[in-house]
Amino acid sequence: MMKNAIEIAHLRVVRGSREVLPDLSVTVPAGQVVGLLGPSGSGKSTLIRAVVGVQVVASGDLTVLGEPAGSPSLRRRIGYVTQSPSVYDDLSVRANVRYFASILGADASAADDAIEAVDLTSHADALVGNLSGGQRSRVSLAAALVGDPELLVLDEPTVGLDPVLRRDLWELFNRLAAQGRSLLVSSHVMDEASRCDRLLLLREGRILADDTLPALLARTGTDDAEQAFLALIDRAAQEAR
Ligand SMILES: Nc1ncnc2c1ncn2[C@@H]1O[C@H](COP(=O)(O)OP(=O)(O)OP(=O)(O)O)[C@@H](O)[C@H]1O
Repeated sequence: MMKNAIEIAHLRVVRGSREVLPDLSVTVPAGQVVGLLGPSGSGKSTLIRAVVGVQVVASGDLTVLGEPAGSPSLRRRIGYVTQSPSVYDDLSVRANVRYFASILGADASAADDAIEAVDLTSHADALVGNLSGGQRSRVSLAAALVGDPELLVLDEPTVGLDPVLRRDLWELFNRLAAQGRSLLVSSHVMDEASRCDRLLLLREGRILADDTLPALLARTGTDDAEQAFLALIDRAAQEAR
């Protein structure tokens, strides 16, 4: 297995007139769940878009699964779930996931397995348009899982989900990593940090920390990720003075 799923050096992204990522360098190890945490507008989606190759970048090097980000050969190796569900409202859950399976050359049983993995088997025949927001985002996740990707890139997959479903999804992410897959999962909910093998704390387009949660807590003398994040911001402000 390769050591790093993602390697980024001096990534610069400008959106409109805003320099969203001024100069970002980071490595995401393979086979782990890496949490990309940061407040709204910190650049999480922009970084994720750059990794999956749908963001115009001004400069920098991005290597994903050993290939330049955006390479056509990466399409089948990466499962990407955006913040807004990208499935068809007028099709059932099963028809949606089977459709994505057929595009990826996977069979119907892979679709059923993916639906089971996101705990939607009991809704497999329901039209996606009739599902709740959380259920719809799980259909998108099933569609991303169906091709058995090596890397899953998930933009805020647990937004709007109740605590039980959030826990179940994080257990699924941890299981997928245990099977050797790599996951980059963004969230603005700091308590999801405890579910991640590693954390990237992003603020205003810059990496504030790249560490495990225990190391981060030890380094900042805090009890949870939110406090650690605030301590790091205070420390950076003091250093800037
Ligand atoms: N199309 C765009 N044109 C100009 N600026 C943009 C565009 N899209 C995003 N931005 C800006 O880029 C910055 C980072 O946005 P991004 O969506 O990456 O943040 P985020 O951390 O994912 O936030 P959220 O958690 O709210 O989704 C924000 O300041 C945003 O206003």
